[in-house]
Amino acid sequence: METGTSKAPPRPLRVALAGVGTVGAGVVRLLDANARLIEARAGRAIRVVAVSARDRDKDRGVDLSPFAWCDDMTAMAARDDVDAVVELVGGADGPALTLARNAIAGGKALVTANKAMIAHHGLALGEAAEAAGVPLKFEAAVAGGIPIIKGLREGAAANAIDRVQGILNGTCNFILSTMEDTGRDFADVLAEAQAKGFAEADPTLDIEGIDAGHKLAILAAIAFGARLDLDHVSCEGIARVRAADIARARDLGFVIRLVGEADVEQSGSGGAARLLQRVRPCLVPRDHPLAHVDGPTNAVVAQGNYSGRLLFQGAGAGDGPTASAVVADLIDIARWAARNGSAGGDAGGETGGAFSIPVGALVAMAPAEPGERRGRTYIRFTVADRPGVLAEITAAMRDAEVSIESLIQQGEPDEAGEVLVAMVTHEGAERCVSEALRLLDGSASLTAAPLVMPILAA
Ligand SMILES: NC(=O)C1=CN([C@@H]2O[C@H](COP(=O)(O)OP(=O)(O)OC[C@H]3O[C@@H](n4cnc5c(N)ncnc54)[C@H](O)[C@@H]3O)[C@@H](O)[C@H]2O)C=CC1
Ligand SMILES: N[C@@H](CC=O)C(=O)O
Ligand code: NA
Repeated sequence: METGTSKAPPRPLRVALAGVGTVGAGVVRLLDANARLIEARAGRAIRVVAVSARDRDKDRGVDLSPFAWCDDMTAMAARDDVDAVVELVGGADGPALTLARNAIAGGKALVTANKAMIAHHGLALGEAAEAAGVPLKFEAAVAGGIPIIKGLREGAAANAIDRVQGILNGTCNFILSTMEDTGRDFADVLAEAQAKGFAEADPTLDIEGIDAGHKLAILAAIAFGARLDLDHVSCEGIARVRAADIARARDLGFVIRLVGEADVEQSGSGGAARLLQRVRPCLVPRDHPLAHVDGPTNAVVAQGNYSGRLLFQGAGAGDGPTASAVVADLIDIARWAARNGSAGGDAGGETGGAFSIPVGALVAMAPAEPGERRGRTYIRFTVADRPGVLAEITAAMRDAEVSIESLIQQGEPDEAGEVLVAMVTHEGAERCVSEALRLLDGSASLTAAPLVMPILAA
């Protein structure tokens, strides 16, 4: 039926994009390629109006000419024709943080993929966003393209969750699974991960487990309603994992994966909740859901008290998947802005703020002590090729009450005259393994610190 009046289309959500590297260029491509479906789903078009990066003339494979170029990204965020700022620069502090603070203070919605910044400053930024009444969103910061933040804060919102476990770094997973499949060298596979855009600008953040630690801390805050506590995330990376460990694990029926685990334990009846957060290379049994996660794929297992076990899996790094998460956040902001009539209003009211609940309601949890936790452990010793070494190791195990399930010595010493000895323990308390290693500390028989990897329960 003709009414004679035609409604003007809603104003587009106008976006300022800071950082046009792997992810930023992916966002430009995705907004262009899927413009029509995004507009239909968001209820309005989403348009980049201004961009900022370090090098204006660099060829990024995307056409930036339709957008205003701004040398100063913080000034860009303050433009009157910008509703939402997307921060894809990276770095916990520096220009990314200055931009984020100023954008929020200036009443702009903020989307970021920057897990380092959120892990370090997420509480302060979340409080600032609540005070300013603007959305702060960071789906891309945890497990790239997997909608894990949405999944936990919306899909699993009715559940108490007391444990999350996952593969949270695409670069490390790519390295470990490629080394396992092809026998290629660590440095060579890392270089490929960098070339594919998976790695951080400083790849030591990936291989030392720090990037996975950032993501785990954010995940724990979302899943458990805990105050972000990066200081108590213990991180161990994959740099010390050798091809020989991968081969030995395979012979024993395991794969090696960098796994982040966080859980909440209640100390006593009605006692305070304690939070354990750690990232470590682990031996994963072949029938565990994380064992078949290969390449830059990430996966998160969350245990809800009504949903049961939830498994989220998908691409954890790379331009397309990460852009998908960034643009999903922008679509949420466009929908929210439509409900609120602008990019202002009660940003947290409907969705619980950046962390599911207001920052002030997050619970400060003391770190849990893992010593009494029980499990099986893989320990790889690098030893001098001389008599008595195995006796010394097994004596330390006996004295620390560690029960040995198997002990495998590599056949021949390597060029450096070193021999690898791989041990698997029976299930026992973690403190016993720590005590055995303390007894061996400084031993002349060991040529390097032992590599300790827990064996995940199936
Ligand atoms: N690459 C990936 O797969 C993923 C990356 N992320 C995060 O997304 C963010 C961006 O990552 P990438 O796109 O991979 O990084 P990138 O290094 O490819 O791009 C960074 C961009 O920021 C610009 N930039 C950096 N420092 C700057 C400065 N001081 N002033 C002005 N511009 C500056 C660079 O010119 C470049 O355009 C980071 O926080 C990263 O941790 C998150 C998930 C996945
Ligand atoms: N460097 C990160 C990128 C995504 O967060 C990774 O490898 O996972
Ligand atoms: Na995600």
